[in-house]
Amino acid sequence: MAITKESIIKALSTVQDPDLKKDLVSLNMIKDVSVDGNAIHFTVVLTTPACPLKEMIKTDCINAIHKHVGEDVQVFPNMTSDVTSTRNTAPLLPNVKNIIAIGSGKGGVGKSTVTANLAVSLAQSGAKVGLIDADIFGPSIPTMFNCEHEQPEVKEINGKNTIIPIEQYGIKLISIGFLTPPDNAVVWRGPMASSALKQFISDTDWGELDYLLIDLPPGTSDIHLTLVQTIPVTGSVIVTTPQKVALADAKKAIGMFKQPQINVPILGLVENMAYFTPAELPDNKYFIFGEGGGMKLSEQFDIPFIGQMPLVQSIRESGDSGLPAVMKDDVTADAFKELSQKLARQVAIRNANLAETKKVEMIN
Ligand SMILES: Nc1ncnc2c1ncn2[C@@H]1O[C@H](COP(=O)(O)OP(=O)(O)OP(=O)(O)O)[C@@H](O)[C@H]1O
Repeated sequence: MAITKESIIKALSTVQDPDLKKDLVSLNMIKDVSVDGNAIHFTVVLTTPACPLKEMIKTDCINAIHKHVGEDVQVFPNMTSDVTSTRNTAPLLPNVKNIIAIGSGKGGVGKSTVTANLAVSLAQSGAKVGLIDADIFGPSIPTMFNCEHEQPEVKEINGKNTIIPIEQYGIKLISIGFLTPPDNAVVWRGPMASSALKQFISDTDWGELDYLLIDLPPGTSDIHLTLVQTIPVTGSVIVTTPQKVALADAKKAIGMFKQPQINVPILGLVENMAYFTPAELPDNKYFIFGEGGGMKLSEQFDIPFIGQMPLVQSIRESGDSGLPAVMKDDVTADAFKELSQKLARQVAIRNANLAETKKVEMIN
């Protein structure tokens, strides 16, 4: 009996996306079905190129076709992606699909390190990524990307002076560090810092992006309020160490995003410097800053626990040398890659279940 497109679609409608809990056909993830004799071709459009379930979904599709269409057919799924978005009402950055703010509470917990590695890892997966260093008083992104001496061009686009972001490792970057001499401290009042962030959002040529990451300053400040009042933020990520003082500050950051007037979904919690493993004793874990605090916090606030990064000398060295750890070929790189996949997955789940975040109108 001839194989029909209908029989293929029917077979694929038995395959579920485990995160979105619906079948691939209802989710509109199946395209370009074709049959050529005994060979079946179709495209599966995933919600992110960093999809950790890619291989599993591919195998499920092949098995479903063999089960429902025929055991002897050849199946050629073409796995692609189109990052989802809920952003459709904002006049600013219409071509940026997701805006993700990374905050911490306490300083020095590794928020910029995590952000830099997430950005590189998402870009390595094939996503279009931008990064705003919103830590106006302590920018570290230029160092972490080895481009401290770069200066962004300003071009007139549609009659408006527009900043052209610096591109490094495939990521578009902007930081106050590109606009001030490296050794000069930025001594500004809050409104000037807020105005710089607004320019980074609205006067910068971001083009088309799947993910725009925002590395926030520590704490809960003017900058945080400016961000949520300037643009609807898709979601946030909280970075903490397991230390008591860091967890206490992380709680405040969580409280800020959860405030009813702000209401930015929290996509995940990352526990950084979770434990130390010496190179000469790879099976030993020393919980220098305490154990289990990140997991407990995520359970307490019902936030997905998306990663536990060890304290590793090479992560610090990578940050200082401007080559993010995820660009190396080792277990630390794998851990950051897994973290980025978990984040991308949470963005897709959030987009499937929640409406666009509302821009905050006014908080005094
Ligand atoms: N997992 C890790 N292992 C080893 N060193 C790390 C790790 N994470 C971060 N570091 C190092 O800790 C220091 C602080 O990290 P980072 O600048 O990313 O923190 P931060 O939270 O962004 O700080 P702040 O917001 O106060 O500027 C850096 O020297 C960085 O290289």
